[in-house]
Amino acid sequence: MIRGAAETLRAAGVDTPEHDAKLLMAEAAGVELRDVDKALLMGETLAYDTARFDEMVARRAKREPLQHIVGHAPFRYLDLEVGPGVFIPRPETETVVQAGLDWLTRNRIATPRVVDLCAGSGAIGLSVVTEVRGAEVWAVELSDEAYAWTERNRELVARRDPLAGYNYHLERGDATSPLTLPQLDGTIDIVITNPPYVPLAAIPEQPEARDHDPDMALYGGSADGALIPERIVLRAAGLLRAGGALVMEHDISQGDRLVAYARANGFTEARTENDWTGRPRFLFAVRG
Ligand SMILES: C[S@@+](CC[C@H](N)C(=O)[O-])C[C@H]1O[C@@H](n2cnc3c(N)ncnc32)[C@H](O)[C@@H]1O
Repeated sequence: MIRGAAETLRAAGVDTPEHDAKLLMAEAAGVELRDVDKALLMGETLAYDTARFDEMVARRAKREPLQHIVGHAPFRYLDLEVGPGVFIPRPETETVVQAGLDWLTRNRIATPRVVDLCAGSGAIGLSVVTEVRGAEVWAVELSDEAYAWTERNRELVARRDPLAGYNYHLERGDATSPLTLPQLDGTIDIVITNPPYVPLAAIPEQPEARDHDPDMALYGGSADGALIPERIVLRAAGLLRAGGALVMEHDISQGDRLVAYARANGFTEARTENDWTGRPRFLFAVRG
């Protein structure tokens, strides 16, 4: 059954057909992925909902994102609800969060004040508020549809971790505007952000991103995609206290430009850092 589904997915151009088929089987059987692996290894058959499995495989073969089909996506220690209207959190953003947490640790900031501009599912801010006890996080999202998902994930986290829910403040608004969270100006220890940054002409080839991630989450507002990231640099400069840090994900083509822009707009120690595959993927800068 899994082998047949994997063949269907491979023929449809899915990158990871075996993995996706096993994950959909886990979902249809109501078990964990490791239980599917174990059953395969032992030659055992799992009881599962065949109609549901077939329907999910057919949707995946039409290149609907796996995360939309199952309704959730892993991010660091969280399992976030996702669906149409919200950006699916990516593994590279986990590295961006880690860089922010490492900076907080190195600087012995135990109860940081943190801002997540462009929150989407809430991946960045909800990770920080659950991983750093006592952190206070403000998150901003502009899209109504995405905001509904952020709010949903905030509620899920708050149910399990009331302190984290209490310390996470969600705002609907334009993260590039000085009128958003003006009361925080000059008081924030770190801004960690993954804004839209895709160059306008660089339409993603994968149908999962091209057809299902919202345009507002992808495109950076100019031919080179750096317009919104630059505006985020300016807003971060306003929010941060002297010595506070900005960590911002960007496209591999934007490193030098954003470092220069940060240096010209109030930041020192600006540099580009790599993701785990060695590609230049985020700006790190300290407010002068
Ligand atoms: C690349 S997604 C990142 C989402 C999430 N932070 C993550 O890493 O998975 C960018 C998000 O920014 C939102 N957005 C775009 N422009 C914005 C703006 N001017 N102000 C606030 N949010 C914005 C989009 O709706 C989208 O949810």
